Amino acid sequence: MTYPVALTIAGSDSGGGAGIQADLKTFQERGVFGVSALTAVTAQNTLGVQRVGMVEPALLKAQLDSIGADFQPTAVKTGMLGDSFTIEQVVQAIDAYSWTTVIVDPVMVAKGGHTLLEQEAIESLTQLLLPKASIVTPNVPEMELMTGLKIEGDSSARKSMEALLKSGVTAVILKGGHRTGPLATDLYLDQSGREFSLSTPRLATHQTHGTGCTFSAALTAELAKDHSVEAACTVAKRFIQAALQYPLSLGAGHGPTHHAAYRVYGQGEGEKQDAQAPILHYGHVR
Ligand SMILES: Nc1ncnc2c1ncn2[C@@H]1O[C@H](COP(=O)(O)OP(=O)(O)O)[C@@H](O)[C@H]1O
Ligand SMILES: Cc1ncc(COP(=O)(O)OP(=O)(O)O)c(N)n1
Repeated sequence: MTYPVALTIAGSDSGGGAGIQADLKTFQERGVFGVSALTAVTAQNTLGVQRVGMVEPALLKAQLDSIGADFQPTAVKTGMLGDSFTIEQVVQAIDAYSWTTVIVDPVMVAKGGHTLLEQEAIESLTQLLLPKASIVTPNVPEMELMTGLKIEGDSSARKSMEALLKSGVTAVILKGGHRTGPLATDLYLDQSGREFSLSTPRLATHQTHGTGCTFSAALTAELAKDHSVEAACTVAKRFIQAALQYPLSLGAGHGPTHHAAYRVYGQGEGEKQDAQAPILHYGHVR
C-alpha cells in the first residue's frame, strides 16, 4: 500500500502555530506524508503579523508543478492565498493535476486583525475556487464575508450555510470558535442534505493561534487516508480540542495550539479525555 500524501497550499507562519507549519505538523501527527506549495511568507508571532510578502507567481507555479509531476496527493488543502492571481494559479493546478479532494480553508484575516486575503480577491475565491472544493471550512467572519449575511444565532448560521451551498459549494463546515456559549459547535451541511454538528466544551484559553488551520489540516489528513467525512470531522474536532486543552504556553500573546496533544494525551483513557470527546449530533442543524 502506498503511504498517503496530502498537499497544503498556504502561507508560512514564522511563529509555527498556523499556516504551512501547522498543516505539516498536523499531517505528520495524523500519519500522512505532507508536501507543500508556499503562497506567501509572513513574519508572525503570538503577538500578531509583522510583515507579509507574496511568493513570486512563477515560483508558486513551479512548486505546484513539482508536486503535480511527481506525487499523487489524495487530499489537498488551501490556506492563505493572499490575492486573486494566486487563487487563479491554484485553480489551474487543481484542474491540471485532477486533484479531487480539495479542502478550502478560506483564510482572510489573522486573529490579530491583519489581512491575509485582499478584499478584491474574495470574489475570485467564491467564484473560482469554491466550486472546486469538496469541503469549505469558514469561521464566522469569513462566512459573513463570503455570503454577505450576518450570523447572529443558529437560524442565521444555517441560512448562510444554505446560501453558500446554493452558490455551488459541495459541503460546508461552519466553525464555531467565534461564537459564544458553553459549547464550541461546528456545523456540517452538504448538497445531498446530509447534516450534523460536532460540539465540545468551549475552553477558556487565549492560546488559540492557528485553530482553523489545524482543524482543517486534521480533516484533510483523515480524508487523505480515505476515511469517511463523518469520521474525518470527528477526528479533526478531537484533534483541535486536545491541541487547545493541553497548551504549550509559548509567547506573550495568542499562543499556538499543541499539535502533538491528541497523540500524547487525546487517545488515552481517563476522565479528561472522555469529558472533552465531541458530541456528534445527526439531524437538522438548528
Ligand atoms: N475556545 C475554544 N474551545 C474549544 N474549541 C474551540 C475554541 N475555539 C475554537 N475552537 C474550535 O477550533 C476550530 C477552529 O475554529 P475557529 O477558531 O472558529 O477557526 P479560525 O481559527 O479559522 O478562526 C473549530 O473546531 C472550533 O470549534
Ligand atoms: C500564514 C498564515 N496562514 C493562516 C493564518 C490564519 O490561521 P488561523 O488558523 O485562522 O488562525 P488565527 O490567525 O485565527 O490564529 C495565519 N495567521 N497565518
